[in-house]
Amino acid sequence: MTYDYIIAGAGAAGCVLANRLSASGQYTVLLLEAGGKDSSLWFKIPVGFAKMYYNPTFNWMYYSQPQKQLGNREIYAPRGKVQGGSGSINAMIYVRGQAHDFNDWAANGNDGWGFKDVLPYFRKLENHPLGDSEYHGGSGPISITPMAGQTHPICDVFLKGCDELGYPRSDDFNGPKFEGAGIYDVNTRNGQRSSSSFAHLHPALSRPNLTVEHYALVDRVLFDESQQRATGISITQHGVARTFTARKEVILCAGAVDTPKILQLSGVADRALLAKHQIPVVKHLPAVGQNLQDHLCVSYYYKANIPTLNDELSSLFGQFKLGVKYLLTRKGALAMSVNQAGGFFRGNAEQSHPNLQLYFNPLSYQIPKNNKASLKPEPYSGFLLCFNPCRPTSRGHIEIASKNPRDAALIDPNYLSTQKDIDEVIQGSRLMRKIMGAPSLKGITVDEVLPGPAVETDEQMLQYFRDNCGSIYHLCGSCAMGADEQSSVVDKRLKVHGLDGLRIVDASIFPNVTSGNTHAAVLMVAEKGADLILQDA
Ligand SMILES: Cc1cc2nc3c(=O)[nH]c(=O)nc-3n(C[C@H](O)[C@H](O)[C@H](O)COP(=O)(O)OP(=O)(O)OC[C@H]3O[C@@H](n4cnc5c(N)ncnc54)[C@H](O)[C@@H]3O)c2cc1C
Repeated sequence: MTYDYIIAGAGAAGCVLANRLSASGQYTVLLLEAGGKDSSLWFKIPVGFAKMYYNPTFNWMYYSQPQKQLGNREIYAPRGKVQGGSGSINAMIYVRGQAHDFNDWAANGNDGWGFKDVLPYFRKLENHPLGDSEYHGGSGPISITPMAGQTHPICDVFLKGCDELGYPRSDDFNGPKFEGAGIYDVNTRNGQRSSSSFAHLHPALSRPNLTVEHYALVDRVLFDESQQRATGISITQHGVARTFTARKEVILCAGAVDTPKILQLSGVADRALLAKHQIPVVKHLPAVGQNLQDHLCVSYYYKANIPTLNDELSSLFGQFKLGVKYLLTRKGALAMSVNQAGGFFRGNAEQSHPNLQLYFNPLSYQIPKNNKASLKPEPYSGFLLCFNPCRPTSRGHIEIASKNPRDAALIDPNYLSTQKDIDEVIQGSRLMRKIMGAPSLKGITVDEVLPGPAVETDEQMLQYFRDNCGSIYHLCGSCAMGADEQSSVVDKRLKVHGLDGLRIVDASIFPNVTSGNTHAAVLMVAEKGADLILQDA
């Protein structure tokens, strides 16, 4: 079968592309997804996040390689294995990042990707309740809901505490003022997840020129005899091998773990890695799988002397009340993310930009180590405060484990491997204690459950982080965009260096991780990527 465009991976980015490339009716588009459809109600209801966290049907449930700096722990790396990808199972916090994140992308040899260049795409993709303005869009497919005014009352205590310490307030992290404490926006519409699958793909499904194949595991990209042009793709579907031909382009959208894996299986990677697995070299491209980045976070747990969301969620009556409220009004805790308040702070006066992101959750839960267990609130009135450094400098890599496409890739984020990243852990830990010392927050706190008062020195705080931190699921950068073939994989038009007919459009192209949550930036990359592809059509 032949199509104009073949898209590998119906994730956050892939669904945007499928819509944009098929919209004119001029081109035939094939979208290939290893997972199934997002028909379950749990994809719609925001609280469904907890149901998908350890669900092997819809989640690849990857783990990192043992991390040296984290006591050799293997860090959980969930990834969506379903239409909508990780965007169907994520926590929906909607933050674009700081202007300098994208200006750094541009400075890496990528003209056209500075903040002023990408802002129009951020505006295009969103439907913001305030309508069109300098910073927002009022008619895009992805609906944005500010949670301000709807959050649990304990979030106001957090904001007041930050005020007492003189921290700035941000009314909109996606507006002109990024720095400060505030309430997050989420990508929901009427209390339901607004993923790129729901907002872009579902409305496009009736187009005769768009075909979607589920349970289609992409094995590799196929090339012509000259080995310079991608001509198609091979997949395995229900145990059967199939191939598809692309008249114009193959576009990889399998995400930061699986896009480099597909390239490596296809012979586009460092020649030494290919030799190790006896894969013929199509193109020696040493940066494939390198430059992997992520955000690493840790939670501090508190017992409160006032009710928190734990009280409602841990009683059947409380759950019933929340359920009824959600059904009748599409509002309340079930309509929101558990990450409600937080913000962006400077760890010390020397920082030129906010370098720490905080989350204040009106409930507390431990992530169970046993992945058969479910996420449950702690059995007391509790809340948690969590931080992650915004722009860590540790770099890791993705590498195939074998020639078999069904074997998961080896993920080595090489967490906490630079002094800057270690320093920021200490800054973040101190910031948590400082904020919790604000009179308002002290007034509602019975005690710090974890790490607890015995953890006091920098060394102890760092050790607590090493023993307890986890990914906040923002893997990116493993096929970075840049001008240089040695250190990057795609050019500023997202074309794989030195090959025709092959692009990458997903989180793997980030030259550097953004300062906030990554989903918004992935959607922007997909909108801009679609424009670039159509310009070159
Ligand atoms: C649990 C969780 C919580 C998160 N919370 C937030 C949040 O609150 N806010 C935020 O901004 N970001 C969040 N993120 C991150 C965000 O969702 C991702 O950055 C974003 O979805 C990445 O988009 P992508 O298109 O690069 O990859 P994905 O969305 O992961 O899509 C990749 C797709 O490719 C498919 N695929 C992979 N391999 C193959 C193959 N070989 N053949 C065919 N298909 C394949 C996958 O099944 C998937 O559908 C979270 C992520 C997770 C996992």
